[in-house]
Amino acid sequence: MEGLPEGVKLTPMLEQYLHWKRQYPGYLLFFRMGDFFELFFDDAVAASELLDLTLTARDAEKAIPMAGVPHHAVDGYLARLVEAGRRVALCDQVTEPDGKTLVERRVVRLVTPGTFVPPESGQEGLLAACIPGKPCWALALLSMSTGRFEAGNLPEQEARSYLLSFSPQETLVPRGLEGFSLEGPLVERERDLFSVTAAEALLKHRHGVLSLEGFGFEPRDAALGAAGAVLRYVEETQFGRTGHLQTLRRIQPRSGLLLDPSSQCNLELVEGRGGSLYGILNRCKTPLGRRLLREWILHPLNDPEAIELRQEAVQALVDTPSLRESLRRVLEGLPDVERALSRLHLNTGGPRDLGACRDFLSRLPRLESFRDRPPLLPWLPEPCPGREELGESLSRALEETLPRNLREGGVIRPGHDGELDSLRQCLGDAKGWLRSYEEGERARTGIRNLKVGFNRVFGHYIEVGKAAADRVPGEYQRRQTLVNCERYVTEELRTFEDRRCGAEGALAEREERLWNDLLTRTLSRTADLQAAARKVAELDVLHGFAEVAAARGYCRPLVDEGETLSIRGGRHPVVEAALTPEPFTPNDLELDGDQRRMILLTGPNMAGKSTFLRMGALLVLMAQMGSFVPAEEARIGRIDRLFTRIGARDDLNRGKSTFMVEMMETAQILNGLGPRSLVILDEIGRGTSTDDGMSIAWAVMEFLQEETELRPKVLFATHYHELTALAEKLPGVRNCSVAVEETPRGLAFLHHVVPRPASRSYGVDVARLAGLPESVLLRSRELLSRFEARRREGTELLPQEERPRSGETGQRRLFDVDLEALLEELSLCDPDRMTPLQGLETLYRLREKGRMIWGRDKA
Ligand SMILES: Nc1ncnc2c1ncn2[C@@H]1O[C@H](COP(=O)(O)OP(=O)(O)OP(=O)(O)O)[C@@H](O)[C@H]1O
Repeated sequence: MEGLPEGVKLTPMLEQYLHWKRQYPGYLLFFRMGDFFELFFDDAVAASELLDLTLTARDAEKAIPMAGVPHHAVDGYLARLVEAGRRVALCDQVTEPDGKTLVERRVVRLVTPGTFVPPESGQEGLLAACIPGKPCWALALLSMSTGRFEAGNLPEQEARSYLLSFSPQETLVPRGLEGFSLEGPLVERERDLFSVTAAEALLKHRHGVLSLEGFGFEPRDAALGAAGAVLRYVEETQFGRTGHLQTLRRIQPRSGLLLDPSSQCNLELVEGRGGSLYGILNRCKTPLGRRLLREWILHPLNDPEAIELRQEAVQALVDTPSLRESLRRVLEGLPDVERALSRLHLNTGGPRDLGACRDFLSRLPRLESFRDRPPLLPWLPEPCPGREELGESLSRALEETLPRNLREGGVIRPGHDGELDSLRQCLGDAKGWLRSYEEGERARTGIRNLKVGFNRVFGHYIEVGKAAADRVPGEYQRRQTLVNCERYVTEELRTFEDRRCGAEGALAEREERLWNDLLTRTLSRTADLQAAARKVAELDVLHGFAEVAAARGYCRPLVDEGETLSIRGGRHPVVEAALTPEPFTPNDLELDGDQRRMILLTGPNMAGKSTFLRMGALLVLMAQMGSFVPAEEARIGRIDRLFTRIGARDDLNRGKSTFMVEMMETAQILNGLGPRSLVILDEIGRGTSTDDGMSIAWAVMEFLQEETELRPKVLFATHYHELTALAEKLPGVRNCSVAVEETPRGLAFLHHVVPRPASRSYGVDVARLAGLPESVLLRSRELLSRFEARRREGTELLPQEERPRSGETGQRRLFDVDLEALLEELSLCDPDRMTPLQGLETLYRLREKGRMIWGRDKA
C-alpha cells in the first residue's frame, strides 16, 4: 500500500490492517471483522467492482473506502476472484474479542488461481513452472484438485503445446527473462527458487529417499528445478499443507500424440461456438470422469497396445447394453473424491468433503460385480481391505446429511460414541429442565407472566413484569431493569448455567476429537483413494465412449504401426450432431506414406472442405484416445504429431495481423515436423494478395512433398485453382474436390468428396447465395471474364512452361536457388522472438525478395 489518502487517521486497527497488507503485496487482503471479511482502500474498490459489492466508507470523511462479504459465504466470493485471476490473503481473527484490547489477526490462508480448489466443480487449480532453456525447457505441472504432480524436459515447441493443453491458471517463471512470452498468466519468482540442488534436497526429504532416480530423475536433472519451484510455491501459499500431492512423475517426451497449439484452439476440442468434441463425447456420470475426458482429448495416445486396451473395454460395453446400464447405475452420483481429499488436506474442507469420501467408498464395492468381465478388469480399482474398513467406519460415524462446517454440529451419528451421546442428552435435558423450572417458579410465586429467558451477556435469567415486582421472592437477585420488566438470577439457575456451558464446550470438543480421528484415518489413505478415483474416472470415460458409440453408430477403428490412414464413410462428429435430423454426407479419406501422401482439396466456399479436413483430424484423435469413431470403417497407422493451420485468426491484441498469424503458424509446422505427422492446412496465403498467397501455398506444398524422410501426411484445402496442376507434377499429391451441382436455380452443395479437382472456383455463385446485390454480381462476372481472358492471352500468373516439373530438381526455374534462400530465411526466422515491428519488417524484406524473383522469372 503506497502512501495513504489524505485525512486518514491511523487507528490501531488500521495499523494492523496495513501491517498485513504490506506483508502480501499483490494480494487483495480480506480482513476479518466479526461476521464479515472487510476490504479497504483500493482493494475495496477493486472487489466491489469484481463482486458487485456495495462500496461504503469506514470513516466520516469517506477517505477510507470499504466493502465486505459475510465470512460464511467467503468461498463463493473467492471462486469469483480467482476466476478473474486475482489473489487473496485471508486475515482472520485469532483471539476472541474481549471489548478491551485489539483482537489479534493473522493471515491464515492465501488463495491464488493456480492453487485454488473450489468447493463445487468449477475452475480447478492448475499450477505450472517453466524454465526456458536450450535445447529443452524444464517443466513441472501440478493439479491441485487431483494432486497429480509431474515434471520433465521437453523441446520448446512440445513444451509450449504441453502447457497450452493444460492451460494452467498460474505458470511460475524465473524473474527477469528477456524476450520470453507464453500464453496464460505468468508469476515471476526469484531465480533461486528454481535451483535444482535445493529442489533435489526438498524432494528427497519429502519422499524420504536418498536418490530420485527411482522416480526417473537423474541427479541434477533440470526438471527438478521446476518441480521444486512448484513445491515451494504451494508450501508458501498453503502454509506447508501439501499432503495430497502425489509422488512426482516424469513427463516423457514424445509419448502420446502431440497436438500443436493451433490444433488445440482450431479443432474446437474442448470448447467451440457450435459445439465441441468434448460436448459430443461427454457422457460422463462423475466429475472425476469429466475432468479426465478433457485430459484424454488433449493428450491422445500413440501406443497401439494401450489404445487397444481402452478399445476392448469400450467394445465390451457397446456389445452388452445391460452391462452398460448396470455400470451407469454404479457411476451415477459418485462424488468428486479427488477434490474432497485435496480440500481436506488444504484445511479448507468440511464435513461434506468427508461425506464425499464416505459416499465414494460405500459405492466402490459395487464395482466388484464387474470383475467377471475381463476387458473391464484393467479399469477396476483393486479391492483393498483397509479402504473398505475406512468406508465402513465413515458410514457408521457420519450423519447422512452433513453441515458445511464442523461448528454447526450434527456431524457424528447418535449411537457412534457413548460420551458424545450422554453430553447431547445432557443438553437435550436442559431444555426440559428449564421448562419445568419456569412452571415451578410460576406456581411457587403466583406470578403468571414470569418467564425464563436467555441472552449472551447474562446467560439465563428470570423475567418478571414491573407490576409483579413486589411479589418476587427474596432469593431472586436483580440483574437488569428494563422499561416494563425486571430480570433476575437465582443460585439454581447459575448452577444450571455452569453445567450447561460445560456440557456445550465438552460436546464441541468431543465432536472435534472424533472428527479429527476420522480425518486422520481418511487422509492416511490418500494415495490409495486417489488411485481408486483415477480408475473410476477412466472407467467413467470408457463407459461414456461406449454410450456415444452405441447411440451414434460409431465403429471401432484399427490403430496400428502401419502407414495407412484410411476412413470409409467418415462423418464429422460435431457437425453431424448439429445437423441432426438433416443427414450428414459421409466421405472417404485415403492417405498413405507413399503414393497418396497429400490430398489437395478444392471446391467452392461452403462446399464442405473445412469439414472434411477437420473430420480427418478429429477421427485420428478420437481413435487414438481409445474412442470409437463416426465411420463405417477406419484404419489408422498411428500418428505422433498433429499440426493444423485453419481459418483466419487475427491476433491484433498481440500486434499481429491475420497474415502474420497465418505465416507464423505455417512456419511452426514446417519447422516442427516430426516422424508420423499429420498436417492439416486450410487456406494458406489467404490473408495477402493472390500472387503472394498462391506462391507461398505452392512453395509450402513442395516443401511438404519433398520432405522425403519424415513423409508427413497432408490434407490441404485451397481456393487457388492453379495449384491443382501440381498434382500432376508432384508424386504423392492427389486432387480431390467437394462436388457441387449447377442447377437452374443456382449451386447445390452435395458435400461429397470426389477424386478430381474442382472445375472452377464458383466464388461469384456462392456470393449470389449469400444475397449480394444483382448489380455487384453482374459486375463481378464481367471482371472475372476479363481476368480470365488476360490469363489465356499469356499474361497469366504462372505460365505453363514455368510450372515445376517433377524430377527437374536441378533446373527448376521459378523455384530456383534464390527462392530456396528466401524460403530458408522464412523457415529460420523465429516469430516468437520478434517484436511485432521486427515481424513486419522481416515480412516486407521477404516480400521484396519474393517480388524480385517473381519479376525476373516473368521477364
Ligand atoms: N459432409 C457434409 N454433410 C452435410 N453437410 C455438410 C457436410 N460438410 C459440410 N456441410 C455443411 O456445409 C457447411 C459449410 O462447410 P465448410 O465450412 O466445411 O465449407 P468450406 O468449403 O470449408 O467453406 P469455405 O471455403 O467458405 O471455408 C457446414 O457448416 C455444414 O453445415
